Amino acid sequence: MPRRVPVVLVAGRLGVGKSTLVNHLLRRADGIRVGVVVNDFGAIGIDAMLVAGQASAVTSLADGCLCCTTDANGLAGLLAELTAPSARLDLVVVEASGLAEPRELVRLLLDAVAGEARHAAYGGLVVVVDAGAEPGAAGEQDGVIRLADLVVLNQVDRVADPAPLLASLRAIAPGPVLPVVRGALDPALLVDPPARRRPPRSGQLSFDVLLREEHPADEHAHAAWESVAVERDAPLDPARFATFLEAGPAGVFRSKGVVRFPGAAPFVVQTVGTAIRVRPAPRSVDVAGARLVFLGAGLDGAGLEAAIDACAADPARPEPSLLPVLRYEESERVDAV
Ligand SMILES: Nc1nc2c(ncn2[C@@H]2O[C@H](COP(=O)(O)OP(=O)(O)OP(=O)(O)O)[C@@H](O)[C@H]2O)c(=O)[nH]1
Repeated sequence: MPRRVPVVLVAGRLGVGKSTLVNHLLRRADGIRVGVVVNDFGAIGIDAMLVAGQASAVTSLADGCLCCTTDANGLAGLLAELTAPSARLDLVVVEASGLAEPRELVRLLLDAVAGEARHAAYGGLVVVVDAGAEPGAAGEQDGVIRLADLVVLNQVDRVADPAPLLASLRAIAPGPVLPVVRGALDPALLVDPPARRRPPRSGQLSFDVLLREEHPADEHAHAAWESVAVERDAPLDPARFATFLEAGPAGVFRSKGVVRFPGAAPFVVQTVGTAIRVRPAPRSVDVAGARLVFLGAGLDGAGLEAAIDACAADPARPEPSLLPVLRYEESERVDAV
């Protein structure tokens, strides 16, 4: 059954370190096959050349700023190709030009996912901010930061104390804010490592392993992120659980798990930022209540447990309506392919 491939948009002002972050993801892919769409601005595809050779598939949109494209067909077609099961990619990263308008790009991506790119899933907006930029420069981006599913505060090595900037970003960002050096974001925060392709233990080294060994410093450079697992034995109420997901728990960037609602078979639930996806669980998966994992930064484990407890189904209502959750059900046509 083909899965949908998450498409993550990486945006941020010129020179904040977007290409550095994309290159880091490619070097650290560790069995995850990453496709990259680079939105070059200008005649020379500098970004494409920088990442070329490291990507599983690099595609350059040579015609300039993506937000100036009059129709979304260019992007939708590209994403359809990159996320087709035959491309065997696990993650697609779209690196926006520093000049592209992220709001417009998110709209283009969502249109593409709803239309031609039927094997793609919207994977969220990652906004990169430069800690070393002039004071106030980050403030100009407040609007974009409010849209971000994940804010990466890059170049923290360039400031003596990143704490004040971190605090001000956390005050406005709806999702987690991760301080990093040289774009060291762990790809596992964006996509699950596939079980099928482990780097070989012996014999010929894979390209991923070679790249990692060339960059041993990266081993310790990952931004700190956490996960919290919550398991419950009793079913959840669909309306309460949908409200919990829609509110976006503090610090959570991704969540995934299996949930049972009264009178129904279990559902697989996934969220990335504000995007919620639900589908019936495979027959092999069974839970009496909920098994959920939350990924992000600054997570409040006790708060998440309490919030899930507050979603418990009311035993007096054996068959509550599933509509609040089914609104987020993925289209069946992908599973039917
Ligand atoms: N000191 C320091 N320099 C960094 C860091 N991350 C990136 N850089 C440098 O900052 C410069 C810009 O990085 P890029 O990754 O090209 O930035 P970008 O956002 O892709 O730039 P545009 O594509 O022009 O928008 C490069 O010289 C990087 O080597 C960091 O964490 N610390």
